[in-house]
Formats: sequence, structure tokens, C-alpha cells
Amino acid sequence: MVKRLTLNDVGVAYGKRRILDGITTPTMAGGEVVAVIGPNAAGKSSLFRRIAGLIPGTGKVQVESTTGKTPCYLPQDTAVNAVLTVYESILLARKQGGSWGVGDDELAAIDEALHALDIADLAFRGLGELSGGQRQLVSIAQTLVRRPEIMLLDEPTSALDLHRQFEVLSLVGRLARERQICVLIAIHDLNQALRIADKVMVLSQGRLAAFGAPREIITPALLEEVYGVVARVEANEGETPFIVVHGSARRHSRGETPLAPAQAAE
Ligand SMILES: Nc1ncnc2c1ncn2[C@@H]1O[C@H](COP(=O)(O)OP(=O)(O)OP(=O)(O)O)[C@@H](O)[C@H]1O
Repeated sequence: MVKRLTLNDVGVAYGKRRILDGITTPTMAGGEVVAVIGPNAAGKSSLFRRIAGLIPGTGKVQVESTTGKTPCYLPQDTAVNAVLTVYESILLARKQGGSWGVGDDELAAIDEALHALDIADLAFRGLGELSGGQRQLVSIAQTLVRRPEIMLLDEPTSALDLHRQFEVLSLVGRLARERQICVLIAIHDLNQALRIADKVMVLSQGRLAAFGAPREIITPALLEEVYGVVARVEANEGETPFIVVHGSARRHSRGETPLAPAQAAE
């Protein structure tokens, strides 16, 4: 099954305010995890919404998928419908845009998602009584149960403890390989990005600052330029490199875009 995503001169504007411009990437394929990194307000969520078709914009988002499924977006802030149980909410996610009736394969998919994320014990709890981290795990289950081919995860582990972060990111990497899903994951923890990502996409000031293998892209020079920090990247042989931040190189990092106002919205 073919699953590929390519961005060609992609841009986003909110009204007259241009947020992203000229985002062009190599083709991202099924089985790959791409970490989308960059400072606050760099445009990561906006890019995901644009890829998912939730907001309009310029350029071309090229999705190649033999089943015709659209990319599946897990937002950063997931709304909570307190009336539903965890199980019901995952069932609804599975049925989104689908037919009436629930087949055995669909029940099996819900079971699988609950167990994969180790939240089967929460199945009949109300969403409104969950902790922030538990809700985040349920949101990930709601995404997985849809069997996506291209998955856009917006800071999916921001509310999780260290162990859960490790487990969930490992699961995402495993599923990407096993099911040949193309995963884009916005993440602020660059050490985790170094651990799980096959490629890194760096957004800064509304532009693509870099794209490539994490070890080649995440360098002290990039960290200073994009995040405004003085840092070193330590790499012991055979181990994942890790970043140690020593200090600040300037007062602010370069997330907010100074792009010219959009013309199209006049
Ligand atoms: N619906 C909206 N209307 C107007 N401006 C918006 C809207 N959503 C986001 N923005 C603006 O777009 C810019 C990029 O926001 P976005 O959420 O895409 O950044 P981000 O990289 O995901 O940030 P963070 O790391 O803080 O989550 C910000 O300046 C933000 O204020």
C-alpha cells in the first residue's frame, strides 16, 4: 500500500497575517517518523491543520494513498465531552465518517488500541474524570483506532510522565514501521526527537529552516540559530545523541514569523 506525503510551496495565513510560507519538503513515506520541531508559534500546528485539510492555504499538499484516506490529525488540545466513556469515545472515533453498525473487526480495533496504550482499565470511566495525561492517551487511542495511513500528532506526549512518554513514542515508532504509517509528530523534547525520528523538519519564523536526518540537522549551530540557546550535542558511539543546554544566546527564540502580510486575503 502506497502512503506518501510531499509538501510543495505550502503556506498558511490567518486573515492578512501570513504564518507559513514556501514550505517544500522531500517526499515522506510510510514507515517514517518525521519530528516537526521549532519554537513556540513557529507554525507547527498550523502546518498540521493545513495538511489535514482543516484550513485553506497556498501551495500543494500532495497525499498519495492507495485507499484514499485523508491524513488523521491529533490536535494539541483535545476537547472533552464529559458525557462519554473512554470506550464510547474511541468507538465514535472509529466510526467517524463511516457506515452504520459495528463489526467485529471494529470492536477488535478498539480492544487493540486500549491495550496498546495500556488504558483498558479506563474503558468505562467518563472522559470528564480523567487526568490530563490519561485524556492524552485516550486521544492517541482515538487516532490509532482509525488505522491512519498518514498520522499528524501534535505534541501527543506533552502531558505524560517520563515512562508513558517513552512507551507512547516507542509505540508510535513501532506502529509506523509495522503498518507503514507516515507519522509527523510535533514535539518540543528534542532528545525524544533524536531518539525516535527518522527525519526532522525544522520550522522557524514561518519557514522551513532544515529537513533531514536528526544527527545531521540537530547541531549546536541550529539550536542557537533557531532556539537561541547555547547547547552541545553529545554522541557516544552506538548511542542516541543527546542535547545539553548551557544557556541563552539571546532573549527570545525565533518562533514568531516576520513574514509579509498575505496578499490573497485582501
Ligand atoms: N486560528 C488562528 N487565528 C489566528 N492566528 C492563529 C490561529 N492559530 C494560530 N495562530 C497564530 O499562528 C502562529 C503559529 O501558531 P501555531 O499554533 O501554528 O504554532 P506552533 O508552532 O504549533 O506553536 P506551539 O509550539 O506554541 O504550539 C502564532 O502566531 C499563532 O498566534
